[in-house]
Amino acid sequence: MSFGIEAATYYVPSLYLEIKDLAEKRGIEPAKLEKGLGLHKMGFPDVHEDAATFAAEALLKLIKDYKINPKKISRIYLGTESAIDAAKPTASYAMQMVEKVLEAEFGERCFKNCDVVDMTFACIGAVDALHNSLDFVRVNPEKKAVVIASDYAKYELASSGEYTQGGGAVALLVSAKPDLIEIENNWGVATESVFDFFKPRRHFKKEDLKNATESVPDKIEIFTDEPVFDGQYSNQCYQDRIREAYQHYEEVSGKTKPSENWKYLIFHLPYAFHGKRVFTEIYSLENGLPYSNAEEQKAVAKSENYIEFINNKIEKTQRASSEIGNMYTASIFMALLSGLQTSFNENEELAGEEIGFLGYGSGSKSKVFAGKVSENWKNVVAKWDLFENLTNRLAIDFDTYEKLHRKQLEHSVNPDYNGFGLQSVELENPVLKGARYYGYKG
Ligand SMILES: CC(C)(COP(=O)([O-])OP(=O)([O-])OC[C@H]1O[C@@H](n2cnc3c(N)ncnc32)[C@H](O)[C@@H]1OP(=O)([O-])[O-])[C@@H](O)C(=O)NCCC(=O)NCCSC(=O)C[C@@](C)(O)CC(=O)[O-]
Repeated sequence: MSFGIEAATYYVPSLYLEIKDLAEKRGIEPAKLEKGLGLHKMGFPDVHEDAATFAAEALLKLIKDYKINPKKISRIYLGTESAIDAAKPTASYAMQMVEKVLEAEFGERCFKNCDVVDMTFACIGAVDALHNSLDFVRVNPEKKAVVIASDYAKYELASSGEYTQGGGAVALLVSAKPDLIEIENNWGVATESVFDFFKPRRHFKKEDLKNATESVPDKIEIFTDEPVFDGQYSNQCYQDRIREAYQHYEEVSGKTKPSENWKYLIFHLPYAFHGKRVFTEIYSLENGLPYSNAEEQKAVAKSENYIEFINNKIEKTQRASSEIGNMYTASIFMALLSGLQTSFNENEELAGEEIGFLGYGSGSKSKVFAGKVSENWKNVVAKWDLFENLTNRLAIDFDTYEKLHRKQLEHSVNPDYNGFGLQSVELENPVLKGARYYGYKG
């Protein structure tokens, strides 16, 4: 019996900012962002969008496009690091939004017996959800699970992370009928606790707060959606963890030089060119090339053989990232969609090809695993129209972007949007303070 991904889909935020507009306003050479990091556009959520609406959009699209009976979904595991609540899972908001839309066809509470939860480990939370859900269907082959990766990658304005923002969601149907890709049960894992990128409770004193009333305690702790991070250190942690997980994958699978057999290498992409920049180390180790200083590392990156390796195995998987930016947990799955969609558009046959995955989450952990493209893969990909849909987003100017980022806008930039949207947040009723209410415009 084989297990893996039966169907997949995605949702990207409805707005975007041209990266060259950001570069110009911040005094950065556009070529650094476009040619150095591979960035073109940055997906950005409208006022009514957040990680819960992204997840709901992807879940509803998965159910509709692949004609899934929602009552047959045994679990919905959501990987996210942009949770909208520290106790009530974002998955429960997404599930409820979708339930309401499906009510006419499937009756009230179609997810009544569905196991719903969030999983958080920075960008690797959705890989953990997939790993876990594969184990679940292996034990229960008659059941189906949905994995959703949903995030809004937000950094402080004018910080060095600002140009790596983005967002969106990918939803996967996991089952014993892997029409898209069969995932083998060998997992290379590497974990080390580090502070490369994290979202701690930020500490404030009462006197730091404007208009603080009597009832505000002297010291408060709040979560913000902007991380504390050290960019170059995070690159190093990523490189170290994927090397360790890759070596562990070789041990557990008994394979040597697995990347040689992989048609595509699918990375967690914080920005489009990250995978190809960091894989030079593993490539050098595999090919016996010197790699002990910056000069040797540059020589590997610029070598004809490595450039050919990238062009064959990585370039197509980067294309969607260049148009969206970092999607945190969803980035690795969007890289998969990007590679498969490009092959589909170019009439390339992938059935039977092996694909390798290199996931990373700050904090830090990497998982390396592999899968085989199924005979039916084209039927799944035929529903995506990924690159066409990316051209249907609305461009925003820099001023609007800054206002959205600072949460200074009350109304949606696109008031005619279709789909899920935040309608209100309860601010008065003490037993519901902070509750978020969503609606759907069909
Ligand atoms: C991503 C960084 C670190 C980039 O940091 P940076 O300092 O802006 O850029 P850089 O110096 O690392 O790279 C710039 C590249 O552009 C090139 N360049 C320069 N000028 C030009 C030019 N004129 N024409 C052409 N190319 C040019 C330059 O040569 C270089 O390429 P290289 O040669 O090294 O390959 C920063 O934006 C950042 O800190 N971002 C946020 C954190 C991050 O994304 N870290 C990535 C690894 S950690 C991770 O992936 C996890 C994460 C972040 O997703 C979170 C999670 O797990 O939840």
